Amino acid sequence: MASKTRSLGPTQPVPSFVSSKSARSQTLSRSDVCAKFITTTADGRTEAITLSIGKPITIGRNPSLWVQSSTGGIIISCQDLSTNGLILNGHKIRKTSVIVMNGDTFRIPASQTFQCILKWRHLHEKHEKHANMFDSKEFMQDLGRFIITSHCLGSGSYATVQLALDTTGHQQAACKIIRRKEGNDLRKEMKEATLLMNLHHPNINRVYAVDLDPEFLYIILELCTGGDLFTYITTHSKHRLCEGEAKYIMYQLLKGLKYLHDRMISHRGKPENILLFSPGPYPRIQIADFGLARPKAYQETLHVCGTISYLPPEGILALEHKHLGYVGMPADCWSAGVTLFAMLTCVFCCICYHKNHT
Ligand SMILES: Nc1ncnc2c1ncn2[C@@H]1O[C@H](COP(=O)(O)OP(=O)(O)OP(=O)(O)O)[C@@H](O)[C@H]1O
Repeated sequence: MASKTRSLGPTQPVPSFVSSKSARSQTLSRSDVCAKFITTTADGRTEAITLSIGKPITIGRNPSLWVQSSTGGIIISCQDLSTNGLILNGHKIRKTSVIVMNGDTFRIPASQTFQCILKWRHLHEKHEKHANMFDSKEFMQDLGRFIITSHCLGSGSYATVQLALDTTGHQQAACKIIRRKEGNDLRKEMKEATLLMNLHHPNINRVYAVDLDPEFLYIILELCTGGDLFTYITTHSKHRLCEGEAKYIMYQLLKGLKYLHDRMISHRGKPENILLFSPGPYPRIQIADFGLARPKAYQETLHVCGTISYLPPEGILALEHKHLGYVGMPADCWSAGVTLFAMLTCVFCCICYHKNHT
C-alpha cells in the first residue's frame, strides 16, 4: 500500500458527475469507427488506420489496439507485445497495456509514429480538459504522487472513475471518486476503501492510495484496461465464450472469491464488476467495486442489496419478507454460477421484481 496522499485544497476543480443513464443511451454499433491513428509514411503521405469496436488491430511491430464500449463510454487501449516496447508521449512502455487518449502519440522504435484522434470525443471525455500521459501542464487534479486526468473510464450509481497517472511509478491508474454526503459517518464512507486496503490477490482490484476532501472520497486503484466482463461477453464475436475461456475466467473468479470468503468478506457483485486486467482473449480478471461488499459475511443479513438477477432465491424472498435474511458468502457462489451461465450462453437473466408479484 502506498503512503497516504496529501489532502486536496477545497478550491481545486472537481469533476462533474456523469449520469450512467445518459451514458448508456449512447450505444455504438460494432462497425462504428471510434478512433483514427494517423501516421506519415516515408514518402510524406499521411495514412489513417481506423479502429472500431470489437475489431482489434495489430500495427507495426506488435502493439495491439483494442476498443471496448462499456456502459460509461469507450476505452481504447494499446497493448505492447513487442520486444522493444513503444514510446507513448515520450515515455517508454513495455509489455503492458495502457489507455490511449485523444492527441496521444505513440512511436514504434525504428518505425512509425502514430497520433490518436478520437471520433466520439463526447463518449471518451466527459469533461472539457484533456490530459496527456505524464504531461503535468494539463492535469485536472493533483493528488499527491497521482494526477487525476479528465478522462472518464466509467461511472456507476455511486462513483465516477477517472484515469489517473502515477508520477513516481510511471504507470497509469484508476481513481474512483465518490461524492460525500453531509453528516455521513466517515467510517461508513471509508468502508469500501478500508476493506480493499487489506486485500492482496491477483484477481482482486488493488488499492494504491486513499484520500478525501470535504466533498469527495478518492480511491486510487490498479488500472484495468480491458473493460468489464459484461461488455466482453456481449461484444464477443461469437456472442458467447468458448468453454475453455469461460472455465479460465471462472477459475480466477472462484480463486478471488475463495480469498475473500477465507476472510469472511462477501462481494455481492455481478459481471459488470468483474474487470479485465488487459484486453484480449483469455483475459486475467479482477473482482472490483467493493461498494456492496460485506465483512462478517457468514452472518445472515436482513439488508438485501445487489442486482436482482444475481440474487439467490433466498435473497429474493428476503426482499419480499422483511423478517427473512440471507447470507452473503453463499449468495456470491450463486451469482458466480449465474455469471458462468451468462458467459456460456450470453443470456443475462432479467428478473423484473414487483412487490406483491414475485
Ligand atoms: N480499476 C479500474 N480500472 C478501469 N476501470 C475501472 C476501474 N474501476 C472501475 N472502473 C470503471 O468504472 C465503472 C464504475 O465503477 P464502479 O462499478 O466501481 O462504480 P459504482 O458507482 O460503485 O458502480 P455501481 O453502480 O455498480 O455500484 C466500472 O464499470 C468500470 O467501467
